[in-house]
Amino acid sequence: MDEFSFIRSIAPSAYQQSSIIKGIGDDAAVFRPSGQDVVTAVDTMVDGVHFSLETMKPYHIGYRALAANISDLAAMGSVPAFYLVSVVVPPEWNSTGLEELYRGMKDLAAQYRMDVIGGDTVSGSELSVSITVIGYVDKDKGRYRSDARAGDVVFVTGTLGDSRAGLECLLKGSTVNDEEKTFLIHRHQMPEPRASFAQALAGVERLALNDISDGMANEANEIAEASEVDIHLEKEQIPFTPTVKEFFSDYYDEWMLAGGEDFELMGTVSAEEWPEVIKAADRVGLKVSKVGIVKEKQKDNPMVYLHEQGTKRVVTKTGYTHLTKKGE
Ligand SMILES: Nc1ncnc2c1ncn2[C@@H]1O[C@H](COP(=O)(O)OP(=O)(O)O)[C@@H](O)[C@H]1O
Ligand SMILES: Cc1ncc(C[n+]2csc(CCOP(=O)(O)OP(=O)(O)O)c2C)c(N)n1
Ligand SMILES: [Mg+2]
Ligand SMILES: [Mg+2]
Ligand SMILES: [Mg+2]
Repeated sequence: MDEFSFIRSIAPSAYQQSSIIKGIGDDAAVFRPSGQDVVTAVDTMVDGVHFSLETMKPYHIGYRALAANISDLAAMGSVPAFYLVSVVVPPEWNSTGLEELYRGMKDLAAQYRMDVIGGDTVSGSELSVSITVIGYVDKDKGRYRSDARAGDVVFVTGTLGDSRAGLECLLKGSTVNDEEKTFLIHRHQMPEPRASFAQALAGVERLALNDISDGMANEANEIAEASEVDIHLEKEQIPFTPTVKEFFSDYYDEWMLAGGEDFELMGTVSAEEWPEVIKAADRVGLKVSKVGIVKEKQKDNPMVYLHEQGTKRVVTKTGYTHLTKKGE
């Protein structure tokens, strides 16, 4: 299949979003938002960095690349609407692989009534998938990292460290029993972005939100920096999956804080509105845990601390940092 027949094969025959005016097939797509704010983000997945042949099938690569992007839309409080896909395809990839990759995206997109409205197909040496997403949020209702205030409750959804444990099972194998292993691998390959929870929070007046792509240590620091506050986390309150602690006892606390790729949401909200967050989580059947509090900044720089049985340590940005070279 050549480039043009491939594009024809993925172009939707009908679009879900009523704001679409021109989809795939012209120089660019056109849509007309109706008075809401438009939210957009792009994230890229590259062979050897975000996945390898041992960790992902083509279906998962597509699914996960879109999930990571929807997660960013959720972290802004927005409703997903469109996506555009740019793929670099190595010569050894056959059309079945590419079809599978698109099927992964399509299955997830269908859950959110998202339309693919454009992209680019290029041959190159390494598989790379870059997805741009577009969503809508009510005017001035975007959820920013800069909206944390002293006195806020810090919360996270779901459990942390599962994706990293799933990656470990895929790369090194483990003695985890089959059922639990399948769960952890699923969490790595097909994460569920928390978009419906983010939407269920629409009634909350003020909320800082960030999604956990690089690990809570990193995301907490991003909120602290953007809001110029200190964040105090309680180690005992951070939610994890018991199997991860049981089978990876030497690593589970590091993975909880810095494993990344769980695509859960982390946020802060006033103590008064915290019950609203619990109710929203209940409505969508998601677990939400209070993991700490926000305080006034005590030093020149905003800080994140982890408290554990009376001890307190500084939590630095430990996420996955690109562009660093050996020795830096
Ligand atoms: N190469 C780039 N050019 C322009 N903006 C970028 C680039 N890389 C990252 N950004 C911007 O920097 C901010 C942080 O990006 P990133 O750390 O990737 O966020 P996230 O972890 O939520 O995906 C975002 O506003 C993103 O759009
Ligand atoms: C084969 C393989 N090795 C390592 C990882 C771990 N990993 C790769 S990128 C990343 C962090 C998130 O990626 P990034 O590109 O920083 O996403 P963003 O913060 O832009 O959302 C992690 C934990 C992986 N998923 N697969
Ligand atoms: Mg990014
Ligand atoms: Mg993000
Ligand atoms: Mg990152």
